[in-house]
Amino acid sequence: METLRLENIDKKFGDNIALNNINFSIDEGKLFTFLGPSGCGKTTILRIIAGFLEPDNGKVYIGNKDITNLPPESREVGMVFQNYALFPHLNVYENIAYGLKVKKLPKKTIDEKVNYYLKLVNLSEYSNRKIYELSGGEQQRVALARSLAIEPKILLLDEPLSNLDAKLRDKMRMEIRELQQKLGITTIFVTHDQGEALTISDKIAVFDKGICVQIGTPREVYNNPTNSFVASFIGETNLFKVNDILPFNIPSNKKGEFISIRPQEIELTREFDGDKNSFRARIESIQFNGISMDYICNIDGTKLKVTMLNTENSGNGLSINDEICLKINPDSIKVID
Ligand SMILES: Nc1ncnc2c1ncn2[C@@H]1O[C@H](COP(=O)(O)OP(=O)(O)OP(=O)(O)O)[C@@H](O)[C@H]1O
Repeated sequence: METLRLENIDKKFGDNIALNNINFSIDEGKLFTFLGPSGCGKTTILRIIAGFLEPDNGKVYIGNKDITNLPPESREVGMVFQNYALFPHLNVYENIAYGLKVKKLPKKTIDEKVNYYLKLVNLSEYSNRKIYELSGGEQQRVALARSLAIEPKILLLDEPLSNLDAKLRDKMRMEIRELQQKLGITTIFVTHDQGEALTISDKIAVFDKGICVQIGTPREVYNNPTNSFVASFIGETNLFKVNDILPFNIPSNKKGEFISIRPQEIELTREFDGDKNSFRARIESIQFNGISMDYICNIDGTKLKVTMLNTENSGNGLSINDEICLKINPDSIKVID
């Protein structure tokens, strides 16, 4: 069942088109990610859903209810901001209780709910702490608990992990996903980090300059990007124009302007095996990435990146300028717009 639906949403700031005809719906209990580069309009859509900003055109529905003109406090939407926006003069307990007090709930109910959500985010011992006495990850959990405590129908998370270091980001990302699934709360998660989007989402909406260019599961957007923007934004790819002179044959059953081949789809071997999909190449550069190795290879002037998992024996002894063989399976050659 769909919980949230946006229909034909447009938003301009002066002459700047921030959002151009945005349409999508989110099924109940799913985690939906907005992915796109800085300035593509992600936060603007969240603000329209939360009611902090009015669209120029279009409608926002929760279930069958048109909420386009409702004030934020009547929308049953909770939002965690990029900088958390916690109240510095209130302690952890009071921060989480804030929205419940605004709703004028009885003191006992507030106490029960605050303690429940404190426990849920593992901060029961911290209820009297001041916000400045908390680490970034702990502040993040308070912000999450504060939004969840009002028991919204939709939870909006605006780049909630951007202030955290890499390790904590991974941990918090897992925690958010587990919590979201446990509570079954319909959630929008905004990020410009493609890796984050691929790991956490049920579905991803990819945005480019105010336009929603693709919606799909992580696997769909990765394996079948609709265009060159999605192909190069999500994961790495070797991108060519169809008109480029290329050593390999382009599948003739699909039309498009670009060719995309993922670096891990290309097989690198030492010996040329004479297969029609194999090409003699030279290694131009090698990069060690820990879990994998990248090889920039040159087939008669066509450069391709090849990625191989860094196992005990892979790539042993390969050096720059080595003559090697690249095998490109025709199925891995995607023709896109
Ligand atoms: N209040 C405003 N007044 C004028 N222009 C705005 C306003 N808010 C956003 N914009 C512009 O609208 C566009 C979309 O901004 P938005 O904040 O939605 O992008 P974003 O994808 O969330 O970016 P980021 O990842 O950097 O947060 C940008 O060009 C931005 O400069």
